[in-house]
Amino acid sequence: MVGNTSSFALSELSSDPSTARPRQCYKTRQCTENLRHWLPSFFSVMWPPKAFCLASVLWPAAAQAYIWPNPAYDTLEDYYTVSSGFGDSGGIVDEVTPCSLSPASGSTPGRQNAAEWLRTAYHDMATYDSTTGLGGLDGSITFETDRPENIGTAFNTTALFFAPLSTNRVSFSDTLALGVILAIKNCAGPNIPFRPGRIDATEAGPPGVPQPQESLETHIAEFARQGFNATEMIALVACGHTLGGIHQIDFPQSVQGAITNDNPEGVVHFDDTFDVYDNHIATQYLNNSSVDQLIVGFNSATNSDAAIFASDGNQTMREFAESNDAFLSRCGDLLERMLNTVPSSVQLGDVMEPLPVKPYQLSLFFNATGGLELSGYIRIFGTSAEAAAANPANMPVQLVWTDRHGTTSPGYSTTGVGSDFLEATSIFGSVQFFSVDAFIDPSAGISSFVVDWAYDMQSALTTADNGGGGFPLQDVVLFQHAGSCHGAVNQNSTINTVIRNDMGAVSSAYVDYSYSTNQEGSIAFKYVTIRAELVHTGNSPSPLYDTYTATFVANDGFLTLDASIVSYDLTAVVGGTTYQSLDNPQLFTPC
Ligand code: HEM
Repeated sequence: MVGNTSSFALSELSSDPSTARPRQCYKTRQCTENLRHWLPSFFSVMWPPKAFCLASVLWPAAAQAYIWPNPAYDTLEDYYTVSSGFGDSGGIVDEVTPCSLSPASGSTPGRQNAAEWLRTAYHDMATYDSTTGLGGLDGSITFETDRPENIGTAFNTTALFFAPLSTNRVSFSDTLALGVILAIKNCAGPNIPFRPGRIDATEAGPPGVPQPQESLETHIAEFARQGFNATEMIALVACGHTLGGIHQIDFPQSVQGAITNDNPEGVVHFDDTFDVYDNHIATQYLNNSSVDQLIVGFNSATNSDAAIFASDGNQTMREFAESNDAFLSRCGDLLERMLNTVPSSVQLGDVMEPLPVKPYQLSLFFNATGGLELSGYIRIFGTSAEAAAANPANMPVQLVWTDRHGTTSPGYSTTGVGSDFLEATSIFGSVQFFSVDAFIDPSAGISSFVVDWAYDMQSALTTADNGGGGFPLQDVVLFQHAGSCHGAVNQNSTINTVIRNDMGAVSSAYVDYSYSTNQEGSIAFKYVTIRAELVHTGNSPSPLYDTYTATFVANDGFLTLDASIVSYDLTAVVGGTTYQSLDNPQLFTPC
């Protein structure tokens, strides 16, 4: 499923002009300037984006531990960590479970999502030019699907699955790389580290994907351009052609007689375990039982796997056939390089790991009866035997928060032990979600919290403090579901907020509204952000807050009520300090 993926980012900002964004940066292929020197101030500047450049996203790097919140990182980390059940906001693993699953929930016989994603990632990367540093895994494939080198529906199907997982902050190419990593792991393949930070192209790149009818010399030259030597070429082709197969409907020059009623696209798999990421592509090649139509096909002119695999006297294939572990290890390394082949000006973040304790969909708002409510979930993830054995009904999980005056609440438990947990799974370990539904005294407010938790009632509580400073929450500018609604194309949308009135004058308040729209020449979306002023409209449920409302029309492209592709960032300058509430929940309420 594609659902509401946003976690809440509630951040206090300074208004120091020295941290102002260097220059407007639009999301173009050229827009790859290195902004990392500026990035640490992401949450402490105001900037006037009409379209965001994804280079502006702050990716945790080794020197800077992850600090919640980080909207782009949080969304990808959700996709990465939660594989099914509650909080499975990406639905990626479901789409490749079992590994043989075909598109449209298994209703397209002979096709295989996992194989199509891997092939798509390779074709996206394959136009990389290592001499210029241009191209690589940058989503340009979404502009290139009508090329002869990109035959078949796999690319469109893949793009249509991943495009809705991208956001104004998360690139299509990051979701594709992440999807390939999860798919390969789920098909019994190697663990491939995921590093976020890819930036999407806004136009097609040059052609250059290898094709079966080309000569060995051409293939060697193409892989060299991509940054892989002749031996690595042999290995990488085997690492790709262990999943899936070739379809007669798309490659009749290589496959004959395979189309039947049960096999309408005429797939012939590359090996006998097309749905297991293993070394059978090598063992079958060497023991002459291969059915790979690029090895034993009737048309010797397109038997490219045969030419490639034999090009080092079968040495690489022998190594693969001798040891599945060696195959997995080598493929893990090569596929990691393939997925991390990005334009030279793109700098990827550090390897992502599931976060042990993480807030999910946390929001602070005035409810229908006027109470200031903190609502959402705390996610606990672990890889230990203790984590696997834990019964969430017996796990104490408590929030202890600090109010706006620095006073700590006395061991205030907000998660209901024994009832308020939600089932979820992860292919990396064990994961549980616990509901938060707490009331905050508006006059005391809230500035941060820590989570005290344990795997059972008997154990001492562990404190998760988000790198030392606690999980920050600002209570100054708050999104209000009540009174907010989502307009259709050319109709008004309304965003309702409350802003504290005891902290000085509100000199500026606005909403940045991001939505997806068609992108000329591509089957993926682009994101547009428009800004609307938040206007003071009166009192709120609390004497400490006033209501501010923005009403606007978004008429560029298509708007949709699909919750996954719009988001709202709120900004208010109050008493000279800038406060933001980022990535607010998408609105299901139509106007
Ligand atoms: C000289 C290099 C290569 C050539 C000529 C080549 C050619 C092909 C062809 C003709 C197909 C059949 C597509 C279809 O019928 O749907 C195919 C499938 C596939 N290729 Fe390659 N390929 C090459 C390298 C690679 C590499 C390096 C990878 C990934 C690392 C890869 C991954 C795949 C996968 C996973 C499939 C199966 C797709 C499916 O079942 O839908 N290929 N390849």
